[in-house]
Amino acid sequence: MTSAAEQPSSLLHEYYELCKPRVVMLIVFTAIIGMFLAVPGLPPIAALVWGTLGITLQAASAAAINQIIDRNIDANMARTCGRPLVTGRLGMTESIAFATVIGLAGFVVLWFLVNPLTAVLTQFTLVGYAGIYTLYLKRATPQNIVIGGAAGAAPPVLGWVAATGELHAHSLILFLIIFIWTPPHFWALAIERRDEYAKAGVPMLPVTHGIEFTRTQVLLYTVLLVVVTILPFVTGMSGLLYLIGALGLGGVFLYYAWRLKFSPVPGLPMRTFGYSIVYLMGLFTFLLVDHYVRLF
Ligand code: HEM
Ligand SMILES: CC(C)=CCC/C(C)=C/CC/C(C)=C/COP(=O)(O)OP(=O)(O)O
Repeated sequence: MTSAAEQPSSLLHEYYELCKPRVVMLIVFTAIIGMFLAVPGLPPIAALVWGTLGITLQAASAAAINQIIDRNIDANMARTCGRPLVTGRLGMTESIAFATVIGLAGFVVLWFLVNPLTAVLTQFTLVGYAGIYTLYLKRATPQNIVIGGAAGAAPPVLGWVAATGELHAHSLILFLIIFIWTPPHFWALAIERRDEYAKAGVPMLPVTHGIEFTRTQVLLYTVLLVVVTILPFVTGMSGLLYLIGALGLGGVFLYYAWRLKFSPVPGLPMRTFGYSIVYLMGLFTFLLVDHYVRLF
């Protein structure tokens, strides 16, 4: 009799989990919106299909490499100890082979079916996250996620370049928004998980500088985020509908961050973290809807 771990459907699920599917989905969502914002009408179908596939494969490969490198850290935290490389449901050899194959496939798809610039920039992003952030920054400095956030912020730029073949200043505004969003997104979670990070020896901000200091940083970055999200409007990239949406979503984020600093209650850090995800989805949805409302 085969054990549950050996059944093909359950094995497939382990590979799926190795790719951090929910994070990758939001990352790819921002890349797709980058494609739509890059052009007045609809993006070229090849960029949309192959660009999405290539960026998804490379992001999933980056996430798998992160789990391969971090398996010992992941084993020490309740949140991550159920991951396939920790439980042993996937071995190192097949995980490395899987990450390599999908990463290479993503690069080839982008190079030949989209354009070489997208392939190269996406590959830099993969190295930025899986190499620079995971191998070095995460273990080295509490500013790890601020610097590493550059990799997570790149996908709208990648989508934009996939659709047009060139880097445009407007796409850098989208980069800036996710870059500034990352610290409140992550540090809200890290406040809740401080003890786990301390136990695993990872120098996240609440471990090195304390929870009170981290709450202040979450609030300051959220203020900066609201300011930065006005840029698409003032540069003429987006219209009034976007501005109203951005300020509404930003107001709620500020309310969370303010309470986290000045009247924290148990559970609030995780609710703030959860809202950060809703916020980014909402903001990018407003960017997209506004783009087409202005067009027609
Ligand atoms: C350096 C940058 C980032 C760091 C350190 C970070 C950290 C994290 C961590 C630790 C979690 C896990 C929460 C849990 O297991 O409960 C998480 C979840 C998540 N992150 Fe991030 N994140 C970053 C960037 C991003 C970016 C750029 C996106 C998308 C644009 C994103 C989207 C998400 C989503 C959707 C989840 C929820 C996943 C789930 O429900 O399993 N993150 N993030
Ligand atoms: C297009 C492309 C190549 C994109 C790659 C960018 C990418 C996959 C970013 C993911 C960001 C993220 C989940 C960071 C958390 O890592 P962590 O190790 O701190 O979190 P963990 O403890 O949950 O593993």
